[in-house]
Amino acid sequence: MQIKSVWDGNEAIARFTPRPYHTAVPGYVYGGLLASLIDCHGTGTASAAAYAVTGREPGTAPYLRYLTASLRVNFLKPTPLGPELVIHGRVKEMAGRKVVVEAWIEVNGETTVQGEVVAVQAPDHMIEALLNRA
Ligand SMILES: CCCCCCCCCCCCCC(=O)SCCNC(=O)CCNC(=O)[C@H](O)C(C)(C)COP(=O)(O)OP(=O)(O)OC[C@H]1O[C@@H](n2cnc3c(N)ncnc32)[C@H](O)[C@@H]1OP(=O)(O)O
Repeated sequence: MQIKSVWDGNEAIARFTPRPYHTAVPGYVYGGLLASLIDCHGTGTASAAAYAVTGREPGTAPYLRYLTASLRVNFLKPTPLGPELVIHGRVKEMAGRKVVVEAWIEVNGETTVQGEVVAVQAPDHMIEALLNRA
């Protein structure tokens, strides 16, 4: 998705403006894209929170990256295509290798999508694969 999740010490925020090819019903954003935004931002939030609790600078080695174990998405209202989407992520629970993140999407100040991501710390061989990707 190429989104940038920014951690403010309490929650993470990302912004994304869907393109016309992200349409399902004309005028509205495709739900699969919205689920992907919750997924990507949820795992990014887990990573940022893990760096924060260990007092480390985000993105530094040894890398703290997360895989999606579970993804739940509720589409509360249709999401209009055109305006920028603001994706929020907040840690609900953190224990061992697992982080549960609640995430939601706002458009024009209204929440249209709400979700939850169970993220589990990625094993070393997958972190290597991420680092070595072209
Ligand atoms: C600085 C910021 C940078 C950000 C960069 C971002 C990079 C982007 C990276 C791109 C990423 C983008 C995202 C993608 O696209 S990731 C791609 C899609 N995801 C996958 O392919 C994951 C496939 N699954 C697995 O590899 C394993 O099953 C995992 C690793 C997930 C867990 O198997 P593992 O054997 O290793 O762990 P464990 O069994 O010891 O469990 C550990 C804990 O987790 C809990 N649990 C497990 N499964 C579930 C479940 N389904 N629901 C609820 N909870 C679950 C479990 O109860 C336990 O909790 P607790 O009992 O201890 O409380």
